[in-house]
Amino acid sequence: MFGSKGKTRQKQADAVMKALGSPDWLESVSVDESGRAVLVIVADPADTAGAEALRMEAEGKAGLVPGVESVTTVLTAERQQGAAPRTHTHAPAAPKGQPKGRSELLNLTPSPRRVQKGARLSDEAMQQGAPQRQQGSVAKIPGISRILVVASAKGGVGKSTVSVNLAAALAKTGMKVGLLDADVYGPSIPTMLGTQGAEPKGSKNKKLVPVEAHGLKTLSIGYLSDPDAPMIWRGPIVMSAITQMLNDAEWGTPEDPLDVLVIDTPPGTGDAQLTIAQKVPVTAALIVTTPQEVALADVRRGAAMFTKTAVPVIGLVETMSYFQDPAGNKHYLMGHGGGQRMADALGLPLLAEVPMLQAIREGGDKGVPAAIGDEETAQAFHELARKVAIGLDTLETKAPPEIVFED
Ligand SMILES: Nc1ncnc2c1ncn2[C@@H]1O[C@H](COP(=O)(O)OP(=O)(O)OP(=O)(O)O)[C@@H](O)[C@H]1O
Repeated sequence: MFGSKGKTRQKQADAVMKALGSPDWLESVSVDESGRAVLVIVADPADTAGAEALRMEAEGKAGLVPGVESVTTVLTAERQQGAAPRTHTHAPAAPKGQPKGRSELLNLTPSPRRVQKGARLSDEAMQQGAPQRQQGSVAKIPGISRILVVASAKGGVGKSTVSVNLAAALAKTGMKVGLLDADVYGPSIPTMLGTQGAEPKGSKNKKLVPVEAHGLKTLSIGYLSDPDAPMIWRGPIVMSAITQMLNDAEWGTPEDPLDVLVIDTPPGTGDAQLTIAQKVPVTAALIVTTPQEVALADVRRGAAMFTKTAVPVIGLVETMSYFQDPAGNKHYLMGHGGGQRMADALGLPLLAEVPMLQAIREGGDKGVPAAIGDEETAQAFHELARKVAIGLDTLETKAPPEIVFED
């Protein structure tokens, strides 16, 4: 059934299962050619701390098995129907058109959402969980299962860096991932992926074929326009460019869709952002911020815009959080805890605190995202990718959470 490589991978999967003692909570293990082990863990959704402990134990032990280069865990609340083999060398096949794998994933965010005592939420933010537009009222794009928009209230906060590295980290888990650079005012994705000058080809069906880089399918206005030609981007032009890149491109097929398309949006809450939130079938949004306090009002405005357009915000990412010196000391150059305070004030989870690292900037400049590697630099993005994947799956299976104030 398997070739010799297949046999080796099966042996490694068996070895991982053995190293973990074949516990009941381990639904399956697979190991791919690159030595990446994927562990599917069944855990009680009510016990997030317990689930986290299982995850850490499993990742620690699996990582010690010879031949295992990296470990990815998927937490699931239910055993899959007919999940027969305890180990396998391929991810379990999903029904056509369905997201891969699991039936219900753990909700790692507390529900209902709680905000700090005394925190003031805008009326719009209070609408979180009571969408005005029915989810799914914008027609889905065939060939794309889920769309995640990455937004920021201000420019230059590291939004594109998070988009690129998150997309690369999601792709590393085996998901089919696309990255659309909708930041028409300053498309930086081609530089960050090392694909400047690429020209997307046309397919037989007269569709754009996304450029492939680092395991991602990607399109950017940067590929379609002369970087030196002055262009005045107005709302309608922006939207038609984005619509074309979304709808008239071969991201995937209905039978073999992208698992997730990450869209790097322009900063702010102007027309372009609003139109994307209204006209694109967005599954969820992620907001990127820096630790500085000043941006709270802006971020609140951004969160409210998504809420108004019934786009759930799955969380905040704080980037350039701290600088770590060679001795391991953390220096909070841009203030400390701003992202957490903002997340608390908005009743949203803070999904990651990405350090300020030379390797992250250099990766962007060189066109090789830091998340591609397995070094410590990549860890923050891998952790973020895990939470985002869980957040997206949770959204598909759970009603939006309710915001409550604590007395
Ligand atoms: N965690 C980080 N560590 C070090 N440098 C970073 C980090 N995040 C971003 N940078 C650097 O900061 C600069 C701005 O980042 P980026 O282009 O991602 O921001 P942006 O919010 O997308 O900007 P724009 O509004 O122009 O689109 C880049 O030079 C990038 O390499």
